[in-house]
Amino acid sequence: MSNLLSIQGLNQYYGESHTLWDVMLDVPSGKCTCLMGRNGVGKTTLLQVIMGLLATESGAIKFDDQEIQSVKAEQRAELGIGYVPQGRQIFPLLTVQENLEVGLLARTDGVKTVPQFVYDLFPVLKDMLKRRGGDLSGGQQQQLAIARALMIDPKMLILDEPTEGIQPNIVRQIGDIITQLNDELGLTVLLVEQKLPFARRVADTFCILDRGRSVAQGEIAELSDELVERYLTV
Ligand SMILES: Nc1ncnc2c1ncn2[C@@H]1O[C@H](COP(=O)(O)OP(=O)(O)OP(=O)(O)O)[C@@H](O)[C@H]1O
Repeated sequence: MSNLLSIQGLNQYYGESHTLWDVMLDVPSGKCTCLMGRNGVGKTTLLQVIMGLLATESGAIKFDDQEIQSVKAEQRAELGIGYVPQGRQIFPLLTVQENLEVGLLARTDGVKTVPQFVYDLFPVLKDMLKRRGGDLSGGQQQQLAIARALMIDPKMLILDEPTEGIQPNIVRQIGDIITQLNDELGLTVLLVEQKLPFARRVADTFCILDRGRSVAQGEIAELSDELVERYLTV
């Protein structure tokens, strides 16, 4: 199976602090991969490295058969990487429609209207186009953040803790949306997720980080109780 994203020997520092150590990560095409690990092990840092938002000391990052370490952050969206950052970071004072239009700005093909499939996936957004982002519930804001990331019609969608701070009944809905994007639209997904049942439900493969190192990787069915106990239980 081919990997849409493949990372080898990645080292990253915050100043003097060595945070990612020889990290490797494979994200198979068309699959959903869950990046796991306890708080502070470097998950968000790794996602930001993939998005070109942090410099690295060494390592290779290949996306869609292209080495992208030298590609600037602004251009990584153009390669086809959509990103939903931790905390969602929608614009609270802009309307839902304006938030979506900000996502469209990253397109290079001149498309200026929100694609219909986005409203099919997120009917709630269609009913709220004139509302301010900040007035939406947490679950609705998460849907808006995902919808905004889809505006560039990405090959891969990266989500940093999409269920954080979201009501339990909406968490399932977010999971269904991710599965739908993955299964029906063929989008490759990389997500950081701390909730184990959620990860088991939506992911096909996993990668565990521990203190900045990739320590285990495989099919989600191979995520054993022993691995959970050793690397994920707090
Ligand atoms: N801007 C920064 N400057 C210096 N150190 C940082 C910075 N951001 C994160 N760190 C440190 O790097 C390490 C990894 O942090 P990171 O946020 O990537 O972990 P994480 O696994 O995503 O954690 P969480 O689950 O809490 O989001 C932590 O020790 C953190 O304190």
